[in-house]
Amino acid sequence: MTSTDLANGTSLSIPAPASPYQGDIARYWDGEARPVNLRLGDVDGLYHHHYGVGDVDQDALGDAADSEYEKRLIAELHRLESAQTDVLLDQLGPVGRDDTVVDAGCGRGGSLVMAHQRFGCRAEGVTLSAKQADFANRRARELGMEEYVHARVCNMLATPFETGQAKASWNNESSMYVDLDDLFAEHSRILAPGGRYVTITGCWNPRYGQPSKWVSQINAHFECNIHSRREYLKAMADNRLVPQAIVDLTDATLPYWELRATSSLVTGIEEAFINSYRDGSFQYVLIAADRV
Ligand SMILES: C[S@@+](CC[C@H](N)C(=O)[O-])C[C@H]1O[C@@H](n2cnc3c(N)ncnc32)[C@H](O)[C@@H]1O
Ligand SMILES: CC(C)=CCC/C(C)=C/COP(=O)(O)OP(=O)(O)O
Ligand SMILES: [Mg+2]
Repeated sequence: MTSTDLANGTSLSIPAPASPYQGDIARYWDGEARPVNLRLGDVDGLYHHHYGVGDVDQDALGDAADSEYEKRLIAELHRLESAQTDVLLDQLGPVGRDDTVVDAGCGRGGSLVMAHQRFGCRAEGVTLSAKQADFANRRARELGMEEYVHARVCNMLATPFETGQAKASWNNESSMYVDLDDLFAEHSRILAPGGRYVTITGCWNPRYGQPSKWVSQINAHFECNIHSRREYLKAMADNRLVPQAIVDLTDATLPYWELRATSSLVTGIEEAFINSYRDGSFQYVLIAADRV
């Protein structure tokens, strides 16, 4: 156990990282404060660490010469990121008020809040970052949702949830930080039989041959390890997760990236996403699977 100081002046005991790599990832997200994430979250208080899907609303963007254009562009990028969460939640199946859902790698908790708003359910998140868990729990308190929405510092490969406790669980752009066999073994354990697992992820395309230079650049940028589409399907099959829907969202996410590349909030990774999606070496996919 180590301790970390929280924004409210208290101190929180957090488990030691399971590996040196997880320690690096915890530090990475503890130190993350990119305007492209905070400025977008400030639009309506939902803070995401994932990308967007859907067509850009050109009418909402309006005239690029207008002094308010950048503000509207930020709102539009944020709308597309929240639309991505809606696409994921659409696949969770019937979730009731008494159910628990689990967000593995919950970031600042935007998806947890949206899940509770949609289903009225309990939404439990895990992240390696104490700063992110603190942020998510503070937002939950501000929204009066603390009874239902909760984030904790915890390795998604070894969670405290009971066997069969979750009606649904997901990874939203967080599965590239872990071994997929270990990950799906844990989801399979915590999901109730008949429960639903969903991931939205970037994966390299086996038809390209090997990870392209753009995929390698994304890995280096985020200190992650992007898996291939084939690895997802194999690891699910090995862990009682039977795919019910596989949706290629690559075309749906490109407008987000093309718009983001024109904004003042660029981070330098836009070209790698755009080029790898265009050359077919990288795909943005949703996979929804039943726990059988
Ligand atoms: C790109 S962010 C995605 C956050 C969130 N799913 C969202 O859509 O906003 C990746 C998240 O995965 C978490 N993560 C990475 N490895 C993890 C692990 N082994 N256990 C728990 N969380 C992990 C990070 O702490 C971070 O919150
Ligand atoms: C699809 C893939 C491969 C995702 C990698 C994981 C990741 C870092 C997602 C976005 O986080 P973020 O919202 O913090 O990133 P950014 O600052 O670029 O918006
Ligand atoms: Mg972002």
